[in-house]
Amino acid sequence: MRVLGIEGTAWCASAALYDAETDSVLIESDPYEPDSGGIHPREAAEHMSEAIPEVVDRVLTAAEAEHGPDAVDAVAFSRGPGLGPCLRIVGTAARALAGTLGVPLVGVNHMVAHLEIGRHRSGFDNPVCLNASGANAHLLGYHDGRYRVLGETMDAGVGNAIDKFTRHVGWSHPGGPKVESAAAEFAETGSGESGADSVADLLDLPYVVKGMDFSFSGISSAANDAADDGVPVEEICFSLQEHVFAMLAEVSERALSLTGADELVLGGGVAQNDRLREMLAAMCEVRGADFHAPEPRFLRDNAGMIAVLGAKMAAAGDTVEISESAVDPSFRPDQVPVTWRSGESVARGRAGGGPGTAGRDSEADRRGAEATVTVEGTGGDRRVIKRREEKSYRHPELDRTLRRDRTVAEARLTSEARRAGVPTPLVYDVDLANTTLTLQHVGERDLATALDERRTEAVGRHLARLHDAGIVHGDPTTRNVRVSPDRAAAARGDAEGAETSGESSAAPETYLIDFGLGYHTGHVEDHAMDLHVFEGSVRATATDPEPLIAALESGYESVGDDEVLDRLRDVADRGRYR
Ligand SMILES: C[C@@H](O)[C@H](NC(=O)OP(=O)(O)OC[C@H]1O[C@@H](n2cnc3c(N)ncnc32)[C@H](O)[C@@H]1O)C(=O)O
Ligand SMILES: Nc1ncnc2c1ncn2[C@@H]1O[C@H](COP(=O)(O)OP(=O)(O)OP(=O)(O)O)[C@@H](O)[C@H]1O
Ligand SMILES: [Fe+2]
Repeated sequence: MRVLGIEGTAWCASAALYDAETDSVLIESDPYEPDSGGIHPREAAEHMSEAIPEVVDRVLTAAEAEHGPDAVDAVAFSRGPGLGPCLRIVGTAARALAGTLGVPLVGVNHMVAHLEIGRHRSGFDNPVCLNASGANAHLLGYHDGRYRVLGETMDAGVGNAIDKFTRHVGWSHPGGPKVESAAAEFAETGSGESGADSVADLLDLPYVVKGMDFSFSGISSAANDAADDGVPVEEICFSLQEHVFAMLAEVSERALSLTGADELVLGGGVAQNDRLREMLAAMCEVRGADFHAPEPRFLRDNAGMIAVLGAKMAAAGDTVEISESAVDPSFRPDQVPVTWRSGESVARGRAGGGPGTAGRDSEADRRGAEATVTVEGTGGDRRVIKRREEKSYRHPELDRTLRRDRTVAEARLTSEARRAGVPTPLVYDVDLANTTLTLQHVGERDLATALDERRTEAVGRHLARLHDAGIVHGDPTTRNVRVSPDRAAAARGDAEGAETSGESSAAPETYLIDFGLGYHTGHVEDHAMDLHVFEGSVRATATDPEPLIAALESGYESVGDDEVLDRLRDVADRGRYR
């Protein structure tokens, strides 16, 4: 099969021919380069209306010269997300071409194409995908017929966050490559010390990770302020990259840890950055995961990725009638039914006690995303030694600060939460020099391996109590809740657990752990975000998440503030794919 793909969501007018038999891709692109500032939607659309017919014509001419008049079996186009005026031009061109050639039309989600091209080129079976593009930044994992959003930016896309700074200092669009070369220059020369091992100095910029979600708005503003204060621009570029890419590497590691996946693919325009690729490769190497980033021509916006996914969709019969083929500027990747692949969830055997959970849940040493955990002692005296490991991928200064601050936060908040009536482990010892905590061993397994409604309801109550005390957890996932087998309830054959029926006679059975990302706040938004993070981790792993989430919310409602649940809907509905 041969598919002609058309891309034009924002800046890159592109057409491509993918030949599935030979696995070859011909790409013809014509970028829009704004004279000043960022991308102007009207100018971009004008560019598309001129450039799309030209690139399509070049590809079609080459295809017909080689394969004759029946060279193309289907036409695929980017249906969204992107700028409406640009998308409409692409849609119109694709419909007209499919009609003229008398072949089916395939509507492709641009973000899923950024993911699938990496899966295709790497040959990986079931990777987690980090899309690092201009307008977006998110982690995707396949689960139950969809690509689920495991984590995403809470505000700007990663490229836009970088470009916002370069616009501020008067550099032309796109800023990403210029930041990369300025940062590389500073990395060579910017150390206060000399010597082969010296590392360039780092500015202190905001680093915001909440579970697998993250935010760039603070860091863009702080970088702009630093420039206004006269900090050399190369130095800001270096620190900006070190912070932003460390955040992306950290959330990617969390996603690998949560799902148990051992493959990561990278996509999107920012993925052309060597420093980002280096960090992700280093992170994966330490974890024993495989990492792949396709060649640059498949990373920046391009029609090759649209044609490749288009061919997979067409082969699965996933074509679209012209009357149904309207574009969608806010098309989310998790709206796409994944018709072209089958198989296992990315969270293989990690949820609901499926295969593989028994081994994982044995009480041997284990490595979370941040720390290694060793269990010492036996029976009721078991202790957990939790050491936050050095992360070789990130700048040593940032690494030290994060590990130290999180160890302090975890020790404090674990105890404060306990005093607020939330079951947490006792903290026996804090060794800051080694960023190590000694904690009471609690529960028998992670909630991820024993998800049920009664337990998510308990998590709802615990989070409400925590929030009421002015604390957020910061990373409430199904791996950061420990649970005990509910023997009392099983014996009674009764749905109510020991926790609610007999607090005094039975130990609580649902504990919150891992408060390293927690902090004090009374803001409704922060509280809602905590619930959002937990719901995301349930959705990423559970086969039937809705009843579990309903139970969480009803648990929360029984103790906490209704306003938080209202805000949660806003957080969930906020469309970030524009
Ligand atoms: C919806 C669609 O239109 C949008 N496309 C898009 O953002 O173009 P893409 O080619 O994936 O990414 C462009 C971004 O990638 C950044 N970029 C390019 N080369 C870079 C580099 N070497 N280092 C850092 N950023 C880089 C640019 O600064 C720009 O912000 C998207 O995928 O979100
Ligand atoms: N106090 C404890 N009692 C029993 N088990 C624990 C305790 N603390 C940690 N564990 C086990 O170790 C695992 C990793 O611990 P933790 O979540 O604190 O580390 P982490 O590296 O921060 O993990 P992540 O960032 O992936 O959530 C937990 O999922 C849990 O299985
Ligand atoms: Fe893109």
